Amino acid sequence: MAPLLEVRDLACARGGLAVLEGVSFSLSPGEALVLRGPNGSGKTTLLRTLAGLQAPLDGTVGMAPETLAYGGHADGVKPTLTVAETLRFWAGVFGTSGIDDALSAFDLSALRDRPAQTLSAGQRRRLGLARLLVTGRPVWALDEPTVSLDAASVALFAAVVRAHLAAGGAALMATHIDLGIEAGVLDLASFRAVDRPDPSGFDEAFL
Ligand SMILES: Nc1ncnc2c1ncn2[C@@H]1O[C@H](COP(=O)(O)OP(=O)(O)OP(=O)(O)O)[C@@H](O)[C@H]1O
Repeated sequence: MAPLLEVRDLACARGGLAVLEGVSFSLSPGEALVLRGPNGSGKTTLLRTLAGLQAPLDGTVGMAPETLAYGGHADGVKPTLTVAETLRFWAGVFGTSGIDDALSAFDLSALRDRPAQTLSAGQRRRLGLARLLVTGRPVWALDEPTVSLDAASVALFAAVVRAHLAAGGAALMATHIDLGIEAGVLDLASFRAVDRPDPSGFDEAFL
């Protein structure tokens, strides 16, 4: 099956310094890949590069237009919009319709009329993740998606990812927890850029 995402010899920088080099992998429909590596190894940097938030230093990212949905550390939730308004807004941005599946998948139906600013951290994170379901995008690139989630919500999220994979989607996730999903592992420690300074180094404090 043709891959949805094909990354070849990618090199990425953060703060003007090379962080990763020689990163290659592909993701086909139904596949999940977990990004591992110690703090500062470049997981966020790689995801931001794939999301188009920063240009690669080198290498290629092959995917069809409108393939990737990015979920970063921030939930991207406007405090004054309700849960339903938030999802309708994102559905409009991505040109999809219908938010009920997203609400029920993340157990948000009872909270649909609550302004996001009144949600708990875990509820807000569930709303941020529910946004993925209204993007209609096949590849999800997620940075620590389970932060603030309790065990029940982690299970909801894992079920959503499993269904997404079963429907022909793919997922690339930086996570330290075991989601119980069959996934490959890409350890970024192996792709550390040669001229990268020690992350504990003094200079980096000023970047
Ligand atoms: N805004 C920034 N400006 C300069 N350097 C940065 C910036 N953000 C991150 N870095 C540096 O870039 C390198 C890669 O950071 P990145 O956030 O991609 O790592 P990570 O693997 O996601 O880490 P973590 O597990 O702690 O989230 C680190 O050395 C980090 O200190």
